[in-house]
Amino acid sequence: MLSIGLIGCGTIGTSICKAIDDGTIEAELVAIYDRNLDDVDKLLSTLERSKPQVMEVTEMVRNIDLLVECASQEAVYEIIPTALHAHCDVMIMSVGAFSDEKLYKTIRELAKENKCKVYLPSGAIVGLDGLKSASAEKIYSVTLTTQKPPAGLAGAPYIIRNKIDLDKITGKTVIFEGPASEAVKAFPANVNVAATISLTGIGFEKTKVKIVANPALTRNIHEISVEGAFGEFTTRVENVPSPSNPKSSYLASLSAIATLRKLSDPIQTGT
Ligand SMILES: NC(=O)C1=CN([C@@H]2O[C@H](COP(=O)(O)OP(=O)(O)OC[C@H]3O[C@@H](n4cnc5c(N)ncnc54)[C@H](O)[C@@H]3O)[C@@H](O)[C@H]2O)C=CC1
Ligand SMILES: O=C([O-])CC(=O)C(=O)O
Repeated sequence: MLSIGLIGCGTIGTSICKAIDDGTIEAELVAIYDRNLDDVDKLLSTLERSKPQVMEVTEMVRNIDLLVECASQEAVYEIIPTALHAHCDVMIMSVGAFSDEKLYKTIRELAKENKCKVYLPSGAIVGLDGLKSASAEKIYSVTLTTQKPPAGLAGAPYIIRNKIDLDKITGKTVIFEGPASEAVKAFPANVNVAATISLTGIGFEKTKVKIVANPALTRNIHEISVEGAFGEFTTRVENVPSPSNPKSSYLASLSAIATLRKLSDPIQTGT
């Protein structure tokens, strides 16, 4: 059975661990870690059958087949190279880290050299399958429009830097427009999906991102429009925010769970 280690015991991490614990994912949860020990304890208290050990990444990678990152973009720098050197496959949620081309190239090379896989789930968006198919031919444009309730954008470096008072926003307001390369740095906990789209489609500079704060919303909405030699499509998802972290949509947790379930399934649907 697949042995899993997990870094980041927050919203997504807890959903994944519970899914392993109740048998939804066929795997053994061997180890977990978080820089915040309260989050580790909280997660452990939700598990009924699994008894993962708490260990740091250097020890963890000696005991597992696959490392799951659901922590932060900086954690990708800290842990993924170590896991690949130790021949572990990895699944990454904080995909925005890959706007750093040097990091992306390093991880790609390390994965090749060590014969490892790097899994990047679709996360909170729908339509990655269509974009992947379309990218076998010419793609002309890709645009992501993300709308969140203002509270879902709180704490983003762009909001802090520009002193945007989210409490004062009373109507639908465009907060940011620019390339995905800038969006994932300006909103590292809000539009990792822009990175996944960029890597699948036409890259970080050509992928356009618009971020809208909308106080009328209770859900996180992501719309993707793609034009290419295949024709064009638009997808739209209205995501329920996770109760423990309104920045992250519940679909992101489900997507991580689905990716791990797929690993033990002989039938693989979708492109
Ligand atoms: N790819 C996608 O579609 C999506 C990606 N995300 C990203 O996934 C990641 C996890 O999201 P959530 O579970 O909602 O966040 P969360 O804030 O609920 O939990 C993150 C946990 O990771 C821990 N952590 C952060 N940096 C760490 C480090 N360097 N070392 C050890 N522990 C660390 C924190 O203490 C916290 O317990 C975030 O980076 C988030 O932006 C979130 C939603 C969608
Ligand atoms: O969960 C979402 O709606 C998207 C998100 O936070 C991200 O891509 O980082």
